[in-house]
Amino acid sequence: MALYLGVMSGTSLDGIDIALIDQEDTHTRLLGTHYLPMPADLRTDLLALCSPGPDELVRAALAEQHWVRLAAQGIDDLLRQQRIQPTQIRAIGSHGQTVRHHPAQGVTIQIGNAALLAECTGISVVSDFRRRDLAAGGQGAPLVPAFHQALFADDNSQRAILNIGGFSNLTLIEPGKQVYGFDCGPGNVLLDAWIQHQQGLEFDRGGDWAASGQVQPILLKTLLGDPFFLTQGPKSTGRELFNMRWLSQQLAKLPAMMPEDVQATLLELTATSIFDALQAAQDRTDELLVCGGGAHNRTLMKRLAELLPATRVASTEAYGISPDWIEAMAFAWLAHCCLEGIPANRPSVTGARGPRILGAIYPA
Ligand SMILES: Nc1ncnc2c1ncn2[C@@H]1O[C@H](COP(=O)(O)OP(=O)(O)OP(=O)(O)O)[C@@H](O)[C@H]1O
Ligand SMILES: CC(=O)N[C@H]1[C@@H]2OC[C@@H](O2)[C@@H](O)[C@@H]1O[C@H](C)C(=O)O
Repeated sequence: MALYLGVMSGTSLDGIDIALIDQEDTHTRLLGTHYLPMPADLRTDLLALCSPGPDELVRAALAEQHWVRLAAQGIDDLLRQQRIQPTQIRAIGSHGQTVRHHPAQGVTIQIGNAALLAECTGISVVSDFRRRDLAAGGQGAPLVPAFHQALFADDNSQRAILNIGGFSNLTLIEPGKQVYGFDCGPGNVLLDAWIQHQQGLEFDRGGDWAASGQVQPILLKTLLGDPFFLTQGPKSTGRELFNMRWLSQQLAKLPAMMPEDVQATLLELTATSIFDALQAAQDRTDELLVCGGGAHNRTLMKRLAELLPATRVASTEAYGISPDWIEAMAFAWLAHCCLEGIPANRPSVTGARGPRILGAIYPA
């Protein structure tokens, strides 16, 4: 029995996910989970750090302290609930919070003060997972495809695993072939931004607001005209590209539209960009396994199923793993790979020069 914790704070900034796993050889078992909603003041501070501003270094250092104290409290709560001592945990894999991602410039920044997390928890921490891949010429993202493959590879089926978080990324797993994957565009980030801007709501539950509007083909065509969608992988993206400013610029090119029609079109953008990327990457998809918060968006799931009539489209829940915990589990697994000296990037995915052991270790 080897216990690890994974801590994931994704691009949606909705909260921190913590997963407790038992890694036995190549088998990963989820033992417990804990979710910490992001406090509004921390969310504001982290979001502000995602674009240029004054005194960024000190603001980042202060924000990451706040983030670590919250994560450490969550870890303590989870371990108490599971009646497990910190000394029983081999390591925490902590993704931290991405505040910038410019792979073409060799820059990706995840804040999350691993030294302080080790100090607060008394547990070894592995963090800084992306920069070694970037140093080797890769995108530094997505990293989860190797874990998707470990969880879901099937000898008899051509599968694709789709994460719909703030951004969406695909992993293609075909029997006898190298795993392939890439970011395919905005997942929930624009849907969240638009409903926040229009209605002050955090997200469009079930995609109900989007379902009340009409897709506007001219807007969809304009949005899909962004060069990101036309580029083949390896590729990764983030808030640097797809954000409220980008959306406002696209909307400004066109006549005014009803807000619900914009939301409907943004949902169609998410679905279509995934569909197009999947069609280009896989000749046949038997099963599409969906994870991330977008798996709860009924309207989006229905649309994906309509676009892919020959594919079984289902949440990973149907395969025994809740869609909400796969990324946190992945970072626990990545900590295991680091400690065991197992390369965890996939050059076929990130474009790195070769396999690399990912992460930096902060001993307990
Ligand atoms: N019931 C629901 N209906 C519609 N959307 C939902 C629902 N539940 C969650 N979401 C969406 O999922 C998002 C959170 O997804 P998730 O936690 O996978 O993102 P993340 O981990 O921050 O992203 P990333 O994978 O990009 O790092 C929310 O912001 C929301 O848009
Ligand atoms: C730089 C960064 O944080 N990228 C995230 C983001 O969220 C989804 C997508 O964009 C993916 O590329 C990645 O996260 C997951 C965990 C990954 O690395 O696989």
